[in-house]
Amino acid sequence: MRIFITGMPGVGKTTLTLKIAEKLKDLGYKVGGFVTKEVREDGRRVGFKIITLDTNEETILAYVGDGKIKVGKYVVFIENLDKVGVEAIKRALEDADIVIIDELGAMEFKSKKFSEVVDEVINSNKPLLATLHRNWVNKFKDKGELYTLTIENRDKLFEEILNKILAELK
Ligand SMILES: Nc1ncnc2c1ncn2[C@@H]1O[C@H](COP(=O)(O)OP(=O)(O)OP(=O)(O)O)[C@@H](O)[C@H]1O
Repeated sequence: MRIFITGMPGVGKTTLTLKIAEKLKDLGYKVGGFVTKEVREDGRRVGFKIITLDTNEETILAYVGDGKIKVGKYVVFIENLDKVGVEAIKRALEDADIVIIDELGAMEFKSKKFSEVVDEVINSNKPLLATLHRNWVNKFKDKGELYTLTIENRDKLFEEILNKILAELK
């Protein structure tokens, strides 16, 4: 089972993913991988951080500024992604009931190790819930089931996706 969630920026992909992760943990399932959240300073978005779902480890994925590897106005800290995010996915592949990756997008695919571990997940039988930046929809849509989140359907889709996962994990 592979579930991909796409949708416009800010529609609630991370929120839905976190709610599902929390619910699964409450039910006793082992959840691994990571989510990505905005970093805000003085009300402005200045970057993104990743938070692992098994150990709650946090690291900066990207921050406004200049550097070698950039996406838009953000410098991407590949080493942080590799050390924290990729390792979390590897642990999840080993012993979680489901791998969660939020998100598959431009920043993350700057990392070769991230690309490789995503391939590994896709080529395995491990259940996957991933959020998908709209530019990556075509690359992944045939690898699983794709849901497009909107403000109108997000509460209904939470239930639907959760039930789908529970039916698979049982
Ligand atoms: N179901 C919901 N009910 C109420 N508020 C929500 C809901 N889902 C998301 N939000 C709010 O909308 C905002 C954006 O949510 P979130 O970060 O989950 O979106 P996203 O799609 O992951 O964004 P991005 O494209 O930046 O990754 C947050 O402030 C969040 O609290």
